[in-house]
Amino acid sequence: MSNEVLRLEAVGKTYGKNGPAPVEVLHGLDLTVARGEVVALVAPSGAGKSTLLHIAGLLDTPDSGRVLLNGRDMTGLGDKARTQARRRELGFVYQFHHLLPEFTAAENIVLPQLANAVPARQARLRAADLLDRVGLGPRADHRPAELSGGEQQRVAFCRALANSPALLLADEPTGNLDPETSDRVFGVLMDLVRDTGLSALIATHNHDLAARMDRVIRLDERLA
Ligand SMILES: Nc1ncnc2c1ncn2[C@@H]1O[C@H](COP(=O)(O)OP(=O)(O)OP(=O)(O)O)[C@@H](O)[C@H]1O
Repeated sequence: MSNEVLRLEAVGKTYGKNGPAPVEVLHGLDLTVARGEVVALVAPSGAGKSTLLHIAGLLDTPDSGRVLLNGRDMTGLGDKARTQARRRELGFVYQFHHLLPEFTAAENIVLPQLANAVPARQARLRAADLLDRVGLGPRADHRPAELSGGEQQRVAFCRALANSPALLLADEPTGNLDPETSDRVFGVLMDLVRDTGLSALIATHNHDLAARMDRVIRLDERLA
């Protein structure tokens, strides 16, 4: 198994390439995340952070260069294979939780596992274990609207980890919380990532949070 969970090689991306006003966002970008490594991605607004996360998350394709996940070249894979790789190998956390409002916290963590053909009983046990780890065991049967912002985000972390991904991709995972809650909830995320030996690429504007990760990558004119 490759020691690198993610490798971006000379990745380039230009929006509106054939139109009147092309926007070159990424140019010859190289980036790696090693197994068990937690990498901060710090970028000024508009530098291409979301574009990079979409490419790393197999939600978008680069115009040039290669994307390797667990040593496997994802460039040129069809939609079906990409979706499968995304479901099995990647976990996503966004600034807003995007939990399904009509389902409980536990059900929100069970559903992505059922989509991966995990037996229901096993999926429920996994959800209960993850909720315990983030201190939300007693809130398993509550719907998102019955939880605080920080609690909703903790459930979203559990959902991202439900299928034991190789890599967590997070875009401002505590960005919608007040500074004190953000700090605390980010600590919960880091504990969860460390306890499970997960690798992560976490975009943040917060330099204090970035400093708590193993390595900081700055996406600016020098890199992009
Ligand atoms: N579909 C698109 N068509 C044209 N330009 C785009 C498109 N998507 C993004 N861009 C441009 O590409 C650049 C990078 O966008 P991106 O969303 O990756 O930035 P970002 O670093 O995530 O910014 P922010 O932190 O503000 O969300 C921006 O200048 C943006 O306007």
